Amino acid sequence: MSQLSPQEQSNLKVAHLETIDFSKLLAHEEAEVSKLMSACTTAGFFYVDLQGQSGRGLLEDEENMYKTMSEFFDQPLDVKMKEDRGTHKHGYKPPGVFAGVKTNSRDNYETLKVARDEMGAKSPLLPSVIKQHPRLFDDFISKAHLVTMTIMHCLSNALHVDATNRFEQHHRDEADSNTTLVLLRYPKDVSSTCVGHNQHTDIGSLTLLFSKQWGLQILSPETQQWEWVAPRPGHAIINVGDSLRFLAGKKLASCMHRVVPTSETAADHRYSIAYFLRPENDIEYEDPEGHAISAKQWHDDKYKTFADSHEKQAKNKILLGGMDHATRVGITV
Ligand SMILES: O=C(O)CCC(=O)C(=O)O
Ligand SMILES: [Fe+2]
Repeated sequence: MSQLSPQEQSNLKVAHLETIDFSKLLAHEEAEVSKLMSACTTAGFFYVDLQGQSGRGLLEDEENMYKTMSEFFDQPLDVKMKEDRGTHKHGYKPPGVFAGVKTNSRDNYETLKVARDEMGAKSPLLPSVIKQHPRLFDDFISKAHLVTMTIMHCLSNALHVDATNRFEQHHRDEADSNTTLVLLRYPKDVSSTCVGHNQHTDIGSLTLLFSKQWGLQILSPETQQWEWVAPRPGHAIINVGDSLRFLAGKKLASCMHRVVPTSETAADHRYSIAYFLRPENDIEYEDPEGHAISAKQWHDDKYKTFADSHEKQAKNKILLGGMDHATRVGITV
């Protein structure tokens, strides 16, 4: 019997992404930093191997997080809706709020968001599931923050960014930011109106993502074809978002991606965990139209676009971080 998954046997390729060893990056090993630069200037999507001493703790937290996620998401909708705070930074979002992956569909994922600042402040507004597992959420956020900030440090070095503009200087602990941990579940009961997660580039600086299940695809910058991102145990997937691409003067690549239904979708919920490292709210960069915009405004504008219809989304360049739509027209699920 074949060991290949249905995705590996499908007519779409599995993406060849670079693998970076987190322990080597933490030790600032030159060859690893070169690999990181190569990944960030091509696809802007790569695996980080966390199986060494310094990453293992995050992998253990990943396992515990899935358990906590099913505990929360298995509750009735009206209970989960009590955690809906009507913001994109905190609390619950039901499926259907944003555009979906298929033309005219809505999204098929629910989320629970935990902002880094509220977690740090032990805010009374935190959802009860988080108050029940404070150690897990605290540890997960600290470890994911260390991984992403280590990458920022290495990228500042590799790009010879001057001291005042180093990427770390735009991600200081004391400043307000929209850095948030987002837990996602794609419910198995698929409808025709709610499908997957629409194509987009990420808003922030870096995204650290875990999922054990297929569904994620990137648009290959080389071939302009959708390719599967294979789940790899022991690894996180990291990608560059709009904010870091803008801060780096577009020297780094931010890749378009989406989540599509698979042959498993009808039988199993799909879980993913995303840590969105975002810059300080007040920093400014140039938007795709060449106007100065704050990181906070870019975040808010882009979330508004996520909720728009596909027709409206096609009328501006926000969804794809200013990159052209032209080559993507006609690519369907
Ligand atoms: O669920 C996933 O695998 C990806 C989610 C994603 O791209 C996002 O939330 O920005
Ligand atoms: Fe994303």
